[in-house]
Amino acid sequence: MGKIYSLNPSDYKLLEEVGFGASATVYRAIYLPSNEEVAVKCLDLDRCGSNLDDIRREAQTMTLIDHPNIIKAYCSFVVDCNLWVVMPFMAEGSCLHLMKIAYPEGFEESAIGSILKETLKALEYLHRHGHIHRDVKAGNILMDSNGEVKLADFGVSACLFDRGDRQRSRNTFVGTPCWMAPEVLQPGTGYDFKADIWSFGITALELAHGHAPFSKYPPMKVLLMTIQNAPPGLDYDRDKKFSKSFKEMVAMCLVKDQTKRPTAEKLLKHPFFKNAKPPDLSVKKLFADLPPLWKRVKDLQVKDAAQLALKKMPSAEQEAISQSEYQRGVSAWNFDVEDLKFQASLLQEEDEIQEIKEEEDSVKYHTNHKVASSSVVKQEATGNNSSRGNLFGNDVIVVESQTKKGKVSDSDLFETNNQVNTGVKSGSRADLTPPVIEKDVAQAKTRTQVARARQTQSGPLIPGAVLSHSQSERARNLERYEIENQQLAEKVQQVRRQPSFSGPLNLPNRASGNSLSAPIKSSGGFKDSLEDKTKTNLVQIKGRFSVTSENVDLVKDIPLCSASRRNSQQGSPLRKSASVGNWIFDSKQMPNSQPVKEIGNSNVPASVLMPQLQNLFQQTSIQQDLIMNLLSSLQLVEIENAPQNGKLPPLPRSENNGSAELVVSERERMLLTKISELQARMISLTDELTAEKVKYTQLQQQLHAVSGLEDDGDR
Ligand SMILES: Nc1ncnc2c1ncn2[C@@H]1O[C@H](COP(=O)(O)OP(=O)(O)OP(=O)(O)O)[C@@H](O)[C@H]1O
Repeated sequence: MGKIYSLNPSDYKLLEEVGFGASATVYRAIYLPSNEEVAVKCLDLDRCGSNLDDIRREAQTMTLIDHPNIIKAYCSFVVDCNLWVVMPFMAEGSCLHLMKIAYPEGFEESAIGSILKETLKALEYLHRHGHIHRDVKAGNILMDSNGEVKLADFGVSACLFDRGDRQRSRNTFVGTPCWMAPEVLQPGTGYDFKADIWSFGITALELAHGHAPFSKYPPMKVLLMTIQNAPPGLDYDRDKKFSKSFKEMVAMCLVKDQTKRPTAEKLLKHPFFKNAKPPDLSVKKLFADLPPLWKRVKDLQVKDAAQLALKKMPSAEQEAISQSEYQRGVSAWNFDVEDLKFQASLLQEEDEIQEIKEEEDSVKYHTNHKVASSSVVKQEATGNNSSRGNLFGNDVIVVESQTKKGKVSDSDLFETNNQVNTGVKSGSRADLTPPVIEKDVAQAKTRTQVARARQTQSGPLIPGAVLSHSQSERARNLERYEIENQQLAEKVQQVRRQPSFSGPLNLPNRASGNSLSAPIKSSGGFKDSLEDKTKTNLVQIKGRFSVTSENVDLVKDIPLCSASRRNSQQGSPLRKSASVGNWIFDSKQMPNSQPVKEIGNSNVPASVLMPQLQNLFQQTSIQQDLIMNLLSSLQLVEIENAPQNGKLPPLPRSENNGSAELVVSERERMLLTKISELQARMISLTDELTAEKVKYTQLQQQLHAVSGLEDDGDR
């Protein structure tokens, strides 16, 4: 039978702040009846909004959990508008804090092995009991001064313990994007406890490098990179200092196919963990000579405040406007992945890297620590796709594909408070709070307000999300949203304006800005797709033809021969190479068009298809003109070379008849060769013309079909 802790807040003396999460502030405290050091996590219920159920569950779960590597809650109760969760005090704080303070490049392998092994034991226990933690990361791995390691924070996992059915595969997720498994980021695919194994693998990388992979990127990009890129891992060159078995273990966790990831139980049998040292040998030494936890936390807060002040400078704010929502405003997303893919594909990587560099010093700290990044975000349910509720912290992301919860009303809040409050004298919530606590809570509130103020720099990307901002804040956000939309629209326009040619001779480019589908490249990143369009004017290659994108109209407007002449004199865009083919021509004003195949496969309205088909028509007729011109030029050449009036051109005079005959036959042979060459070219051009005619007819049929559909629609 465990020790009983009082539910009376006056029995707890709150001391220094030792942690600050998205939804809570954690204090070192003394449990006065036994003079015991404990930690009290004060969850701000105001900040939690409709997430109250989760909080209650977190507290409940924490009291039920019984494992040496999982933080257990001694008890929990409501004080004022906070939920207090009393738990063991972990004197060395989280791995994240420790890295930030003393190990920015990450820990050494032996310490990592021990920390991860203890964490994995915790996961094995949770999974065995049907729970998914869903927020495994260095910030949630706590250490005690004896080297003990415990997994904390059930703010997210708690919501699994609802509805009695203990769903093992879900379609909603709240978490931190860098650590989120690809299947979690793709709404509707469903995921299970293997998502924790992915996060565990990411945590391994985080402990090895001092930061999670992709942590310098904006969350939206992290999301895309996680889905599209090859899984991150320990590099064989860069990470030479790490053992093969560590690298192998990480690679096993970071497999995109969740079914191929090992279970926690199986992973524990990996040689990397078999050889792991006991934590008191490898972990304990990590904090030798470091100041006490609260001092470290304070230092970090000072640094954070300085960064915040920097950010508040007008110029910085100005700079932040356009990209801030992109880069940090992910407090409450209920997003459309396709839409994000499209938006992200418009981001120029160089710009991003520049901005990321600027942000890295100031924001990464916030992002990783979530210090002062908290904010209240009340997301209202919209239609069937009601939001999951609120989320906190700029690095937290929500993916949802199914309606799970409705709004939580004030009455719910009160009711739940009462439920949690069992054991607390009724009607005395405020009275129970001793002055020292009020002071602390007031401090916590001040922080909350600061955090809220910060929220003005972030916000939803999707208009459906509603923030609990003041009216003016909302107006500002709306304005910002509009500006951004406008910028986005301009970017889209720009990309759309990039010439991209299709039509019969085109090599379709999937990443084309004109593509009706999301212009995403499989793994090469976005830069390539943009570069592809800008770096070269070459838009078509087929057979002997290469078409550039500066002025295709020239082909139509300038008679071929004169054009070729001019070209040879002035280096005009229309160039003729050694053979009749190899024409390179331009097409600045060429309207955009869509590869027929893509159009055919896309489910797009006729209003979009029509201009595309018209463009194709135009291009086809240009190409027909070109072929006709070539044919006529061939005919001209033939006429020039042909015997005049049915006679061969006069032969050079020669006194020697024998040699004259030789010259004649030589000339005949040359003419015959020339004729057969021309005939061959005629045949190939006729073939091309026929092929073009077939395509033309097909297009005509398609156009008729589309206009027929449109007419039907109009009627
Ligand atoms: N029992 C404890 N002993 C010492 N420090 C703790 C304890 N619990 C939490 N902390 C510190 O407080 C920080 C925030 O705690 P916690 O992660 O539980 O808050 P949260 O709001 O749920 O965080 P998150 O933003 O990850 O959801 C931790 O990262 C850790 O540094």
